[in-house]
Order: sequence, then C-alpha cells, then structure tokens
Amino acid sequence: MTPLLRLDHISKSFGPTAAVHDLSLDLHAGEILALIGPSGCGKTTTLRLIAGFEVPGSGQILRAGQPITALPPERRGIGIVFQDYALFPHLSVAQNILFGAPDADLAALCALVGLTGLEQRFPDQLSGGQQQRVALARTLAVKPDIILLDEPFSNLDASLRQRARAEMRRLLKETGCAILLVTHDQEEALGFADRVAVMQAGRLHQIDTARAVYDHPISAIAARALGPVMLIDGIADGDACATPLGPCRLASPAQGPVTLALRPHHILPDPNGTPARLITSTFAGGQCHHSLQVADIDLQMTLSAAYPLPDPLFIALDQMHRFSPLSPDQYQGN
Ligand SMILES: Nc1ncnc2c1ncn2[C@@H]1O[C@H](COP(=O)(O)OP(=O)(O)OP(=O)(O)O)[C@@H](O)[C@H]1O
Repeated sequence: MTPLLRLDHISKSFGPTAAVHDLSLDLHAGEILALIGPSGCGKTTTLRLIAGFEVPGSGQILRAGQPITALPPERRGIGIVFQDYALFPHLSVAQNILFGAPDADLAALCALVGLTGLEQRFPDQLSGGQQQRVALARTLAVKPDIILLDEPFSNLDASLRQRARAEMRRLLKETGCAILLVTHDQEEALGFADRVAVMQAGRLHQIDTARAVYDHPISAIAARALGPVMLIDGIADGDACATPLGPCRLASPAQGPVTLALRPHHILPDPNGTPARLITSTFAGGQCHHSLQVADIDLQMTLSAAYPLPDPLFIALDQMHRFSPLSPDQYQGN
C-alpha cells in the first residue's frame, strides 16, 4: 500500500551541522507516529522539512506517491499544530477556527473538539486545553489528511495533559488523519502514538510500535528514549541468560556475552533470588521507586506501593519478560 507520507533519503544541513541525515520513513493513513530522541537530534527539522518551511539538501518527500518536495507549505495539504497553538489573539474562537476555511462547518467542528458554546470567546478567555482544541479545530477545518503536531501538550499541566492526550487521540482516530508528532515526553510517545521513531544525531535509530521499542530496544539510546533503563551484562546460552541478578529469558537465542536493558519493573522481590541492599525508597502515589544495590551494581526497582518490601530483601528478574540483547556496537559509549 502506498504510504500517505514518505520521506525518501532526506538530508538537511545547516552549515557544518547535519541536522537530518539520510532519513527514510513512511506514515500510513490513520496512524500516529511519534518522533523522539535527545535534544538536537533533528526532530523539529524533520517536521519543518515535511511542512515545507525548510528545503532538503537531498532526498524526496512524497505525499500519496506524489513528490511534494518543491511545493510551498500552503500547497502540501498538511496541517500543523504548533507548540504555542499560534492562535490569533484578536479573533474569536469561531474566527480562529474558520480563518483558513471560511466555509467549514463551525458547529460540527466545535462539537467534535468540545468547544460548543465557546465560539464567541477570545483566546485569552480560554484554558490551555481549550486553546489547544481551537488550534486543532482550526487545523481540522481545512481537512488535511496529514497533521504535524509539535509538542502539542507541553503547555498543559500534568493532569490536564493526560486527559487532553486521550481526548485528542480519540478525535484524531475518528477523523482518520495520519499524525506525525514531535515530543520529549516518554509517556506521550508510549500512550499517544501507534509507532515511535527514535532519532539520534539526525538519523533514524529504531522505528517500531511503542511497545516493541519499549520492551525490545535495539540499543541503549532507544531504550533511554522511552524511560529509565539499566544496562546489565550477562552470558547467554540459547534463550537462557545468566546475570549478576540471577537468570532470565531471552527473546531470541544468543551465545556468549550480552548486554541487556532492564526497566525498573523488571526487578522483583523473590525469596529465592539474589541478596540486595535497599538504599532508599521514594513514594510516588500508586508506586514506590526503590534504589538498591546488588554487589556493586546500582539498581532501580519500581513496585506497587501496596507491596510490602521484605526484609531481608532478595530480588530476581521478571521471568515473564523476554529480554532482547542490545547489539554491542550500539550501546558502547552511550
Ligand atoms: N536554522 C538553523 N540554523 C542552524 N542550525 C540549526 C537550525 N535549525 C536547527 N539547527 C541545528 O540542527 C540540529 C537539529 O535541530 P532540531 O531543532 O531539529 O533538533 P530537535 O531534535 O528538534 O531538538 P529539541 O528537542 O531540542 O527541540 C541541532 O544541532 C540544531 O542546532
């Protein structure tokens, strides 16, 4: 199936800085793809190249199979919701929404994004979440089938952000648009996106479902992009692996030395496990984060706060999880 959007070997440099290097990726109809990665890895430049605010040094951008690399932004049929929403302060909600599409169905758009009754307000009379929905309605009014979101939830406080994300995901899935989202927020990438693309130094590092990248990162870079991680050395023998924290199971057979990426929830108390020393416990609502030491290895373990921590403490690795060894040349030095 022809992807709705294809980046085909795109590169873009600013002077000596290669902001994006030989980047290829596909975005399919109805899909939400999150671009994540450390600051400066080229996420915003990628979004700006797709929108047409930057011109690639090489490579092509295709929309439903047709090249759009040379088209100006307004002829690409791509909607953009910026981080600051970029609403016109002197225009009402209705005027903002209809700005680029005067004939759009205002009532239907307001109903869709939950702004009914607020049409005559001005942006400074709205909450952050309402402003975000105006920006989204304004983008949807021009009926784009691709929408670019640049950190759209970063201005919302934590409780509102979670609701806004869920609401926006539902809305976007209803419209069937394809979404490319830039985010720094690991939770957002995991909970909002269908697939995540981890970028590193302008290149695509790993692209897969959020769950696959979280559970089976190919490298420490990809693992860290989606949450806290610990690197542990082990010796593999088929799908079994011996580690200083006890045995674990591998996702695919290997032989000899391997490095595994552990998440804090992969470590569990186990009376038959390895002795561990509790350093600190931090209460975090439903969960507790425990800092531990096993021999000279520092570890983080996250458990339900309701779980009483045994004393003395013995730990083991989650036997339900299948660990994927990191490829050696990708974790060294990172
Ligand atoms: N207009 C520009 N002129 C010169 N260098 C630029 C320009 N825009 C981006 N860069 C450089 O290109 C690289 C990629 O920047 P980009 O903004 O795409 O990264 P990012 O992943 O979005 O970062 P952040 O997460 O901090 O927003 C950085 O090294 C940046 O300094």
